[in-house]
Amino acid sequence: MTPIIEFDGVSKWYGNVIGLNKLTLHVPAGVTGLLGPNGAGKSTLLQLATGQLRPSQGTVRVFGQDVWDNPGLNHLIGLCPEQDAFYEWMTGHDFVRTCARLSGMNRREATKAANRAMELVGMTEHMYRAVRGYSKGMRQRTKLAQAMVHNPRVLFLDEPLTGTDPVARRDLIDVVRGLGASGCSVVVSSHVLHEIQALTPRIVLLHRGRLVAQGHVREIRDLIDKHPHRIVLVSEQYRELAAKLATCADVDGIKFIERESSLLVETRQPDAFYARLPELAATGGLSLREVYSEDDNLEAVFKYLVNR
Ligand SMILES: Nc1ncnc2c1ncn2[C@@H]1O[C@H](COP(=O)(O)OP(=O)(O)OP(=O)(O)O)[C@@H](O)[C@H]1O
Repeated sequence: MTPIIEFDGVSKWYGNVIGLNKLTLHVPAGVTGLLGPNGAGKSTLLQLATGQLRPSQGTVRVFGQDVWDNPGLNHLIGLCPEQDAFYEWMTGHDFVRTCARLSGMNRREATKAANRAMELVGMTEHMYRAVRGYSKGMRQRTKLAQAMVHNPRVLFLDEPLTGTDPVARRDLIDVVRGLGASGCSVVVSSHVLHEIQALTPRIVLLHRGRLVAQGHVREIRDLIDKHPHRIVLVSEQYRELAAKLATCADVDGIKFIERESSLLVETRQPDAFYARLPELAATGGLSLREVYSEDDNLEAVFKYLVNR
């Protein structure tokens, strides 16, 4: 796929602090999730991609054009920043319409575009109220409306779901997925893995300013398959089970979790291990109450990759 956003050897220093470290990343069309713990460099990346920060080193391009000092790109790009930057006395509609005017629309176009954007994020009912009375969810919805009011082809959303209630969360997820399906390229940052999982399977993992991994969740799973999988076996006879497992070549390690009557088994061949497990238990007359993999969610994938 042709990349829409290209980072090539990009570093960003804030004095002595490094925000991004020699990042090379090519992002294709569709929705991409940018994951990383606090301080990973997500906001730095988004600000570089929208031309708000100048790289200390390397180049950032969108649609093949250098982003820095290129106001011509502004009408193609939208940003929903992490921090609120409202004029609290304005109504949500005024705020979004003003942003549309700043993108070059005339009054009529801007009013129509603001109506449409506020409707899309479910704010029609509240759009003539002052922002100062908005809840966190309403603020996030309004920020998303301002980011997309000028119909950008690339949208950057910095932690758009933070602090939202479940209804706002579901609505915003639907909006983002809809934008991706309609051909807009969307990069969404979050430090909450299940949020990103709900938005897209394509993820980029950042940690301490570096790219840790990228790809489909499945590919990232393949990557971690090179590292031991951690599987928990719950059984009243966990000691007997451990004795049997100790003789298996594909078991790399066993830990007792005494108070839960369970074992934590490490293996590099999880498929073979799972296939053999029922027979192993049956031949010893052992019953297994529960078997689960610690890897079965993105949280574990992330932990593996940042700790390896
Ligand atoms: N304006 C700044 N001045 C100095 N250091 C900064 C500045 N902005 C970011 N940093 C530092 O750069 C690193 C990356 O920060 P950044 O905000 O990009 O990360 P993040 O992944 O968005 O984190 P968070 O989720 O906490 O916003 C951190 O060490 C941060 O302290």
